[in-house]
Amino acid sequence: MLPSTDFTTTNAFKYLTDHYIDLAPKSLRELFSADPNRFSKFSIQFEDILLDYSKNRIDDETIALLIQLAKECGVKDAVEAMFNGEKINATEGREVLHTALRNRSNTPVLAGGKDVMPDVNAVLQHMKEFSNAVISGEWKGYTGKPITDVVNIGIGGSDLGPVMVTEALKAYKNHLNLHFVSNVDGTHIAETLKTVNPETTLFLIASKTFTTQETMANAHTARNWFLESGAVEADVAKHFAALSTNAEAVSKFGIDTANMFGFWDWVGGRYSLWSAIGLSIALSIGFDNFEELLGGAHAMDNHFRNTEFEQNIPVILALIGIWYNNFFESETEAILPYDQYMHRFAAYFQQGDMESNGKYVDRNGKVVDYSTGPVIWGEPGTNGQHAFYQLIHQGTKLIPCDFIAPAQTHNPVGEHHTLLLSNFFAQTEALMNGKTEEEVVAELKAQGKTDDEIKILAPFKVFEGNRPTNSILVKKITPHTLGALIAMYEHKIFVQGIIWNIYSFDQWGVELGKQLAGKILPELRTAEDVTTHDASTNGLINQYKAWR
Ligand SMILES: O=P(O)(O)OC[C@H]1O[C@H](O)[C@H](O)[C@@H](O)[C@@H]1O
Repeated sequence: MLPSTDFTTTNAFKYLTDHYIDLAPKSLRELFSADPNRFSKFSIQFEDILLDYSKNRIDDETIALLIQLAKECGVKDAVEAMFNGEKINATEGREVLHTALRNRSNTPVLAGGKDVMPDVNAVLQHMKEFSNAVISGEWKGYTGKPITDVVNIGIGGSDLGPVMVTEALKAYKNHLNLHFVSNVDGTHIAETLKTVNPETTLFLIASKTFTTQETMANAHTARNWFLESGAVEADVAKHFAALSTNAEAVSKFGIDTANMFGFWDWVGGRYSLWSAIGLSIALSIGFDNFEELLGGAHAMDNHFRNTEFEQNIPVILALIGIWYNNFFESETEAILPYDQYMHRFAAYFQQGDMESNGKYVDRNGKVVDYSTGPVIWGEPGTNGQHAFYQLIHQGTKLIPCDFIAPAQTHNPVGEHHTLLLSNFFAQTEALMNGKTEEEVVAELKAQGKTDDEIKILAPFKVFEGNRPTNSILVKKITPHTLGALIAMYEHKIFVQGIIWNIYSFDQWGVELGKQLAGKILPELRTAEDVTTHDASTNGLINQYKAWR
């Protein structure tokens, strides 16, 4: 199974600890002037993706030692274990095979001794036929009209991926209007239902388990709304489809299993956009483009599986993240796409990364004494520049950032894209070089400030710089490239989880809140004061009862 080395006991970790003491005082400015080959050395191009990681606080030795760390931690074997369908999600007793969902080579992938590819292909074929029928208008609603609106009802992994991808690929969108309802807050479904017509709306109930409270509540509300519009039970089949692993619960809900698109327990929720959960994507951009997305991810899978660590984009990204997380003690990472279409990309990887690697117990069941998964956050540039970049530039925290931008835009409006990209290039340069006191003084002098004024103002205008970034420049955000970018981050998260010796594919940490909400719910249904909780929870519940 997976190796379970405590990475802090490896030789590489020991060497990295010493190396950190030498390297940390060096500035990126110094590192660049000491090595004219930094860009060619510390950049990797794969297809239409260029990763420049030269603006990181690393040198040749750092990378060599980090790669040694990956080797000592058995990353290579772990990668094979995942692709070969070993049950690496040990706490749930499951394989981790989202890579099989996009295995365009069609070579057999075994789970429990059985090739999963025939089932994967059968669901893809069903998705193709269904999405083609809905898009072409051949699929009709209960009054004979074609579908105009698709409402995906799901949450977490059954929402974030489809939302992110349909937004990121909006340039490829057809005439169907896509809506996503996730929150159990009635406002979400109510506001959505106000905008759609029951005769022409298709609901996709997206839930791996088909038991998630939020999704079931929204699905029932949608079904009641549909039936109240004059439709009858038999019409549900024309307007409701289910994306799930749980056929029994789907038919109990009243959805014909002919309208069910299945997947399997070896697909983690946050890795499921490649499965039937991606049906809203196929409906939005057409099945051919959905296949292109799968193809891009498959190409990245092959790169990840077959490339030496030195040239392996996900491995390098993972190791750099570990360098900051465990040596520089940085706590967060920002993902900053300079592409408005990618505005949900960071939100998507909040679940992808934090639900995967937010763990304090290692694979031996022991509490770790080192830091694991970072806090992930971010917004598109340039909006972020006018909001939180102040802290990245002049705050007291080290925040490694990934800057992502396409060279070509889908919307060549005037000079907009050139303006956008000038900011993309400027920010990483500014974060690296900063602005010295001498530069500030010279600038203020040139503006005609007096010596006294300069003395007062100068400290506030100095930028320390030395703030690390990755630049990920892509040719264009196409379905293929987006697929590759998503898979790139998935594999980065995987490598980090292996090195931190944690289980990246379970999510027990979300259970306690669900359990307690289940206990509190019946208490909220009565009028009596509660006394069964701590003073704070009792006080809050009782005030809620007084005000509602
Ligand atoms: O797809 P579902 O079974 O409805 O699950 C939806 C989501 O809820 C769970 O609580 C998990 O935290 C997520 O990983 C999952 O994606």
